[in-house]
Amino acid sequence: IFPPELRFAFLKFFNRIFHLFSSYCYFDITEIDGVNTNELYNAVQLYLSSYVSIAGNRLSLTRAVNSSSITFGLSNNDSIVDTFNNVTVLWEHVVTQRQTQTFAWRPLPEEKRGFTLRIKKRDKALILSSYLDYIMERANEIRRKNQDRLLYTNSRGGSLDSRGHPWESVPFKHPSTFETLAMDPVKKQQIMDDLKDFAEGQMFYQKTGRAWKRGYLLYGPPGTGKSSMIAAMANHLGYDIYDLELTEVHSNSELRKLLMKTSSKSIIVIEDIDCSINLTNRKKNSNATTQRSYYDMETRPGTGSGEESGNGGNTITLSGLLNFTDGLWSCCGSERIFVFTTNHIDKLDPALLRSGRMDMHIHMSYCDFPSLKILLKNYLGYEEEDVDDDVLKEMERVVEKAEMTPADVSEALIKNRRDKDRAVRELLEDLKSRGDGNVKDGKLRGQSGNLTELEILEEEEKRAIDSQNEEEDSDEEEIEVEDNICKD
Ligand SMILES: Nc1ncnc2c1ncn2[C@@H]1O[C@H](COP(=O)(O)OP(=O)(O)OP(=O)(O)O)[C@@H](O)[C@H]1O
Ligand SMILES: [Mg+2]
Repeated sequence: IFPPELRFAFLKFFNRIFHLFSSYCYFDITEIDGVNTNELYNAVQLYLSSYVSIAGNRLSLTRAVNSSSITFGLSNNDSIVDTFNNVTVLWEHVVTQRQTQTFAWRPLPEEKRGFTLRIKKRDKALILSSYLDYIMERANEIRRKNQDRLLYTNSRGGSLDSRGHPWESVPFKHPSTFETLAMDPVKKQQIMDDLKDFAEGQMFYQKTGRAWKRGYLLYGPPGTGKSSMIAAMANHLGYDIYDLELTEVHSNSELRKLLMKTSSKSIIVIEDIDCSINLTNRKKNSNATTQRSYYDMETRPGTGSGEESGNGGNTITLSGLLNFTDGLWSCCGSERIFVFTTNHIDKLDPALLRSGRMDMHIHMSYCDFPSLKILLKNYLGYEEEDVDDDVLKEMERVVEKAEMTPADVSEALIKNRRDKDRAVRELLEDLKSRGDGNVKDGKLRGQSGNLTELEILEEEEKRAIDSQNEEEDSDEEEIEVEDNICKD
């Protein structure tokens, strides 16, 4: 009999009266808040999962593909009591069907999920200040402790999933650690210290007014452990990895969106940066931007997306990439590590190398003697004293000349791992023959010229940085040519 408006008004009124006299207040924590995923929802879910397993009567169990752990969760529309500082609260998991699929720019999940927290009004102050912080902290702890590290990729090519994520994730299970990583122990320690300082450096970054992020450039021949190093970093710090496939990113603004959707405490990786980004596209449709070098675009962040207006935004530029790593957007969120890898540092654009951009340049080189010892220990379980002294000396003499990568050495050791003596013997032979071959070919630059390989690489790096300064003075045309991170 009543018109719907009136009915609605009545309901609202009674609701108000009810809440006025009720001694409880309620907080809704919905899974999706507008378009963004609500971090608190995930935290509550994780927090309750750690403890619901003991207290709940009806639970939902989930196990993600490839994951090693089972997660407990509150069943739909079930509730559970929790106590915090002698205050009792009630959590309810509310799941409702989404009624109509209203027009949205992306499909929303069919179910609307959320937690409702019920607390006594008089406890409100306590809960809001400390309980929620406590939950966030516990959730992070749990995530880091018993959940697998996640490896994210953007292989979907820019499309979003139903929860609005451009990233797809799988549990990250790479077993590489700093202990198993074969490289110069001194350098290794330096890197570990650097990572430690970074992870504990919140105050420092705050004080110095720097964004809390750090960049590493790993360079060296294939098979020298660049990818293994990244895995070791992630395992060491307990961070997730975002493996950014640049070829799947179509524009600078898409790149920015991807960045915005990464979480704190993560490593953002671009592998083989010299190959994965080819900025020649930009030259093709550069009508709109011909007269602009990336240097001026870079200094004017507002124009960073200028090239997208060109044609449907099908380009990603060096300036976009640089903005990604250290423009204003790079510090949405915090505690991020950027790692770029390349096989050819000399092919990189100087703008990427100049100081302050990538904080640490790490050269991963051919297997040297300390690395060899680590590999012997990894694969054969041999300590130094387990190997015959003469053999060891001989290995030390030839290993650098052989220019074998740790991957080559690993392969040789795996092949004969059942017969350890034979493994060592064959490895030595292999090292010797390769060493002799290299010397004969005059391949070893240390002998033909006066520089060792490392010095040459350092030279190259220095030259690349120097040349940037000259380029800044040169005319537009030259910069256009340089506007390609993958110089041929
Ligand atoms: N420094 C190292 N310490 C231990 N193992 C190594 C090392 N380098 C290479 N390996 C072994 O060789 C394999 C290949 O190494 P990895 O993928 O890390 O090389 P990469 O430098 O990333 O090569 P690419 O440049 O081709 O990507 C790994 O599975 C690892 O077992
Ligand atoms: Mg690799």
